[in-house]
Amino acid sequence: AGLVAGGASAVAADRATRDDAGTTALTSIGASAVDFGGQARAHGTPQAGILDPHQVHGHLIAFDLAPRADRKAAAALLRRWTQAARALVEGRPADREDTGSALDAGPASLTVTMGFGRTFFGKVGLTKQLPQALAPLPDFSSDVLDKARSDGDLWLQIGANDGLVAFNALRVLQRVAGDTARVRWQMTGFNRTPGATGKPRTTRNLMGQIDGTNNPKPEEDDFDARVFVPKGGDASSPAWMAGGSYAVVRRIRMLLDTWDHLSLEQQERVIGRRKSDGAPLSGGTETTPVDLEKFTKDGSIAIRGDAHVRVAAPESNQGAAMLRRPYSYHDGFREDGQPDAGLLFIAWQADPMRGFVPVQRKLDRGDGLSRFLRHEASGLFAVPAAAKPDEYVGQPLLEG
Ligand SMILES: C=CC1=C(C)c2cc3[nH]c(cc4nc(cc5[nH]c(cc1n2)c(C)c5CCC(=O)O)C(CCC(=O)O)=C4C)c(C)c3C=C
Ligand SMILES: [Fe+2]
Repeated sequence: AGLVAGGASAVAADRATRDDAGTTALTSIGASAVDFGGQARAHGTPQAGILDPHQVHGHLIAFDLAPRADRKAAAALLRRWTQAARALVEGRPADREDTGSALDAGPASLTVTMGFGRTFFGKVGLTKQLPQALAPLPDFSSDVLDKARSDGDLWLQIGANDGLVAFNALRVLQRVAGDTARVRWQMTGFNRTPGATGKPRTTRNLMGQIDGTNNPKPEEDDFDARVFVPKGGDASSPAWMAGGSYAVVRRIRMLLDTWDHLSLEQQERVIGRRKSDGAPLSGGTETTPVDLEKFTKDGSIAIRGDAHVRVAAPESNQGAAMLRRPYSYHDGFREDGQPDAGLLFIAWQADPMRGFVPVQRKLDRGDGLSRFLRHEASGLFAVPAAAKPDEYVGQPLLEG
């Protein structure tokens, strides 16, 4: 009986939100739009998709330029991508060939973020503009990288709070690449749906941990210097990258069969935080600063020497920090029965040598979590500032 009553009231509630024409107002999830022109910061205006809240659905896609594609063809492609993205993020079809999987939907917080890989510059005769910060990432001892799913000349990050909107953007942008660029690899990820938890909280990853707590915060004094290239560029970045950022992308598989065998206490010691609420093992709540010097009553160190938060912390890495904005992924099960699942780790920083690289070097040597991870693919992309209203993304590079 309860079910019948619940069903009837749900139908009544649904009717109540419809107007006379039978249309239903979009929820705030569908109606929310993110400005393609980005939001101005101290160092410039970064592209959307870096500072915005995680979306539920994410696609990462890398392209290689076709053999005969030159600088002019690359510029035309960036112009087409920018034009299409501008329509899509406003909830409009990109062009007459838009298949239409996003018809009826609002913008759903769609973002499209565009970047350049190291190999792009030589192919279009722009080696003088190659940032030093795009130097290849070093090899790490725990890497088992699949080259075919790593790197790429061009990279797009697509995020949206609706799966059909996200797919439509992916398809449109792949289609309009035309003969200029071919897909090198593509990965799909997800995050928690807004409203799925009783109160908003930091998302969890597929190991069950609250992940993202100790990210640099936009209101902190050193945030812009850590994440964005300063006005005019710097020693590792030319001026065309001013206001931009570097994305390190790592496909990191989690060895969940092994992980799930650990007790809750063992899992918490590996990270250094409680699983239930993300509070540090040194005490307090999720947002309490981690106390790396704290000892417990029995005289043991509260956060172990190889705990992930200790090894990754800026205090352990001469201040090195990055903004992490990942997606979880699951691509079915492998032949050995293990889930092909983990984290599409995306880290944003002003210079990978002051962000990802020193931290990953340290994690590679001494992180208790690394026993449960496999880094399977890797990429590094220069992501310039947002396009001005009458320009396309990357115009200062391609026409500078
Ligand atoms: C090289 C950088 C990092 C990689 C690779 C990485 C992988 C990775 N991390 C988790 C889970 C958590 N990480 C947490 C914190 C954290 N991680 C990094 C860096 C890398 N992580 C940093 C810099 C920090 C912050 C450290 C600090 O200052 O306290 C946490 C704790 C919660 C939080 O602060 O986000 C978790 C949980 C996984 C599962 C993973 C690979 C799959
Ligand atoms: Fe981490």
